[in-house]
Amino acid sequence: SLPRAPWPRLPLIGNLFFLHHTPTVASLTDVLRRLHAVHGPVQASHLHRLPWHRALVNMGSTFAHRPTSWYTGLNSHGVNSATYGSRWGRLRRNLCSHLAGEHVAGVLRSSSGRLVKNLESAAGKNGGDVVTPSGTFRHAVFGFFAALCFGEGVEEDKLGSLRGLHAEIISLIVELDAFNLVPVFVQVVCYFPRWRKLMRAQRRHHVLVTDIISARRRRREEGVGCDVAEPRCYVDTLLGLGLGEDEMVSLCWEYMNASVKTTTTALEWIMARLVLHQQKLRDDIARQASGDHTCGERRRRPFVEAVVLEALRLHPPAHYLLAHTTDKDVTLDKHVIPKGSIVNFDVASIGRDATLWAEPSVFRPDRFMGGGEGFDVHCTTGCGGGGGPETMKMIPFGAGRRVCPGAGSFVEELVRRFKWIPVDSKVGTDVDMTEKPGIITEMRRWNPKGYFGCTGLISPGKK
Ligand code: HEM
Repeated sequence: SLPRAPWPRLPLIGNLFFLHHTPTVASLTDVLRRLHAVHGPVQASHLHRLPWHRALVNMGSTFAHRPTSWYTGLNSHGVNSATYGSRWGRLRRNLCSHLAGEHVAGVLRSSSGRLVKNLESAAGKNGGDVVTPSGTFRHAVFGFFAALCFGEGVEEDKLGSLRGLHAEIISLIVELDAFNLVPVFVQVVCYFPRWRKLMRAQRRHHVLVTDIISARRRRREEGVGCDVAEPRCYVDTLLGLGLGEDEMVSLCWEYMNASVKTTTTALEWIMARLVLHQQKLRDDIARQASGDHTCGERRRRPFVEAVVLEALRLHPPAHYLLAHTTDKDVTLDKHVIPKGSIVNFDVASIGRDATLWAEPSVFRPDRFMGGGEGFDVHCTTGCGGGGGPETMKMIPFGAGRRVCPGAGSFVEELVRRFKWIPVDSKVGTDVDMTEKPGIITEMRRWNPKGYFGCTGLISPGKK
């Protein structure tokens, strides 16, 4: 009763290996899409089993487990790798309450202030008003999450080193991603030098982060600011939980790793799409500001929110969730999923499903406005839009027990507050919206040039 699987399946090697010339995690996306076209939406292979997305909610606790891996590196003590149980619950509640704290808006304000200044100075250096914002923009997102994680006031050089180490470790992990698809002896022989490099980079990361945590601990002990009474940054909340050093470093790694690339990628897709809808956006912001935001009985959804949702539907940064597993054999529709199978969900295909969305490949924010098939759809449950309580229409952040704790608020908040409104007709010329597959699916090239206003509405024709 297993779903159909591609042939052949060899012990140790599996079968996905044969479906692509370079077996990397990035190439899995292509492979799985081809399998989807041939075998339908539920597929079994030696490596992956893809059951209906309904499993995430209706059988939430059964599918909330994570598979164990022989090597988890810096993720070993994170929320995402924690076994579904009391430790996971405690860490997740701590993260959620930190992210829901009022201080987040304050940090966002100061980060956006810095971003505006940096953009202005970049424009000044250019001798004109045209800014290529991608570098400044990535720097701002990293700075924002670093301030939330470690508190404001960490020295710039330490943050610079941390950013460099994150980039180095991630690129080594991506280079090593074939680890998942080849037998252990091949991994050891072929990848040993890179493996050693990774170990060294992780050690440097450990030293740097423990140094930042120690400074924060001393601050707390000395009672500087009001941090003892009211924890402000993530590290403060972790210090309050009495965790060990390795656990704290791992949780900080997870925080920065889970937030920066996903948010930056989502924002790049949003900004690239947003430029095409500038006039409507300006009109809508003006209407909202003048208080004319009612549509019948309901409050009208701001157009900027519709742009964000449409970008997340069509361009979810993660095309698959993190791997899930089950704690018992389960029957899902006509299929039996054996206990311990690795289960994943094809996020991108759900958002592009032609049975749920009219012309799914067209970017049309209006579908999230009144009367559209996406009206009322919520991006953390995937439901709404007249699809019935069990129809998930998009799950860019996952759904159910393991739904992303950083979902929703950040992207929407960042877009709302930054009000990045390019007002130059050249914007878009340096943007290539084909996808660059990977663990996070980025745009092939995001390098728009134009005027970017970050504070409030920019009227047409004005910088
Ligand atoms: C646009 C931004 C983001 C996107 C698209 C995104 C997407 C996702 C997805 C798809 C998952 C997997 C859910 C599953 O396996 O079922 C996830 C999990 C997770 N995300 Fe995010 N995420 C974003 C931002 C953030 C931020 C800002 C944070 C925290 C600061 C965060 C922390 C986490 C954590 C800790 C998990 C694991 C949750 C668990 O296992 O219980 N994410 N995210």
